[in-house]
Amino acid sequence: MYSNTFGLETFSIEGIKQTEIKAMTNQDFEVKSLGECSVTSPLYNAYANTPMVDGLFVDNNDRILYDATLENFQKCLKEGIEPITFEKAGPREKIFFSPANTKAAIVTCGGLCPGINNVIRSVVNGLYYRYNVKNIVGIPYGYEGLIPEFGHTWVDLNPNVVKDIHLFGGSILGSSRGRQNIERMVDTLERNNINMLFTIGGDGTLSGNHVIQEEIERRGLKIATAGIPKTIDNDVNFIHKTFGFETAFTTAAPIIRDAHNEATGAFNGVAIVKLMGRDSGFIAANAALAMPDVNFVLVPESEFDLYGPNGFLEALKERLQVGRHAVVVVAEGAGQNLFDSDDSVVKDASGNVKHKDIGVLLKDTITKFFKDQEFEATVKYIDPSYIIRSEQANASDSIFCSSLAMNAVHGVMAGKTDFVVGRWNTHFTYLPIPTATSSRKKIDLNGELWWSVLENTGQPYSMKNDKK
Ligand SMILES: Nc1ncnc2c1ncn2[C@@H]1O[C@H](COP(=O)(O)OP(=O)(O)O)[C@@H](O)[C@H]1O
Ligand SMILES: O=P(O)(O)OC[C@H]1O[C@](O)(COP(=O)(O)O)[C@@H](O)[C@@H]1O
Ligand SMILES: [Mg+2]
Repeated sequence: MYSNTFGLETFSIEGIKQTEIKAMTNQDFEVKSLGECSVTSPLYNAYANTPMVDGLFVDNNDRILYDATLENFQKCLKEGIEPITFEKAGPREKIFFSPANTKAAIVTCGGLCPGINNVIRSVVNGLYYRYNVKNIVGIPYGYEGLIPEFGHTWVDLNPNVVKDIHLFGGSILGSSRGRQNIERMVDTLERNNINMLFTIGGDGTLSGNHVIQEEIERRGLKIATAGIPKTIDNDVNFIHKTFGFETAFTTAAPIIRDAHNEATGAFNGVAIVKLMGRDSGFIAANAALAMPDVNFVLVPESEFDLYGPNGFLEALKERLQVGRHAVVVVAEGAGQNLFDSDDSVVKDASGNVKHKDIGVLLKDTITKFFKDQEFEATVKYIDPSYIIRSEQANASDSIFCSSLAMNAVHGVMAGKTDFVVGRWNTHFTYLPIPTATSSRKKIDLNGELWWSVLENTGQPYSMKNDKK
């Protein structure tokens, strides 16, 4: 449709690197639809006699700019090309599904994350109260729940069942990792007359959603699938933040404060905190900014050397000589280049690489480095592990979860499918899943987020001896 890739050079938005957008067009951001919407939304009837009805509904042509800078807009105008935009989320006046004949299913997959229960609650309440969809089931233990042999019993969901679940972390439905047979999952959806499937998960879950949708389409079924972006790692592309991420780094912040107390409590005290973040260091970077006592943030995006004049150990020693204590925050995926390359790669059931323990490596290496030099130092190591993701959602994430869920409900009711709800430039959006999962979101080392980290920590831009 549009041929432009203009104005979309590599640049960063809040630390997000988006080089791949250069090759994309607005076609890549078009959300699929099951067909014509001919049913008047119950929301229209609810607000028809109020002034709100004029501004409530979103048109399918309403779009959100990817790059909202005036500079980009002017460039596009000058060149006569269409800027990249995302579909705006929200209620449609005409919908695809007739509420009375509609059955919905909800599944939660992958690692746990704060806010999953808030999302389940809001999807159920949104369907039930806003759209009069009363037939809702919960599929237990992720995609396993769609394979009968696992024997997981489905749960009937209604507002009474979900009324208190936002008070707890985890997922009332449970979760799982591991690939399941696509045809068999779609057989299950078909056999149970499911019209809409809400998948709550990260990049893996969304990829699963997409292949399920392809099979649905191949069979000519009218089943809508919507993803709601869950992951503490915040690594889903074209989405400003995933739910649970904020609670995770907020939970990590007081742990860093405690680490700082430990570090200052000893002469040349070093406290290391390892935080989750498989391939993206957003949790480590944001937790360190939230508790700015941190002297080094080590993330997967930035390789570093341990030894040598520009390596991490020399920088740490220098810091101790000046400040007599140091706090190091390391993301679990950082420094993987420091392990022997002949070691076998371990993967989880979903195929995600399980990284080697950089926290323990740092603790042991730092301890030995200073001992060998007879440089007095004390090293304390803290690994909060799952604690940062098993919390209940904080207030901000709770609001975010409800809005993501409601927008997923609006989209699905309007027959949109194979999409994930996003947030961009302060608007909720609908993105085609293949585009959102085309690559992982990572910190842009030349962007604003990483610059803030460097400014706050005082760590060098590079801790590589070969800085090329
Ligand atoms: N390409 C894929 N096709 C089908 N299922 C997938 C695909 N990628 C991941 N999945 C499944 O999605 C589920 C969640 O994926 P996982 O990577 O564990 O978590 P997350 O969704 O949080 O990234 C798992 O059951 C996994 O096997
Ligand atoms: O032990 P598990 O369940 O594999 O979880 C560990 C991983 O889960 C995460 O929290 C992210 O999981 P998801 O990809 O499922 O969101 C990572 O930070 C971490 O590597
Ligand atoms: Mg993932």
